Amino acid sequence: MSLDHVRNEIAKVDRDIIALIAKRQELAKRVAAIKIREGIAIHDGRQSQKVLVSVFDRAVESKIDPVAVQKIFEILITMSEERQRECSGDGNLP
Ligand SMILES: O=C(O)C(=O)C[C@]1(C(=O)O)C=C[C@@H](O)C=C1
Repeated sequence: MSLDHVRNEIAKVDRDIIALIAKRQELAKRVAAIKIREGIAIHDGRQSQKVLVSVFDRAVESKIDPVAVQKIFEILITMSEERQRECSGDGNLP
């Protein structure tokens, strides 16, 4: 298999990752709508810890670096909270 072929495979995976991040961000909009309706704070420390523990465990199962995976998800959670703040308008939520 040539280097170009493998790079094309990597590019496909990268596109899939971006599509999934976009989907996660769409879900953040839906979460924001529910939080606005129910007056719930955007940041939920317990839930974000749950997500981080869960992805750590899955990374271990998949034999990839769990600390690096957690860092990626910390960024994804920050992006999600930023999207939720955009949806809610600053100051609309607790
Ligand atoms: O589950 C929520 O309440 C969310 O808003 C989603 C999410 C996430 O991106 O996983 C984002 C912000 C919260 O702090 C916790 C988790």
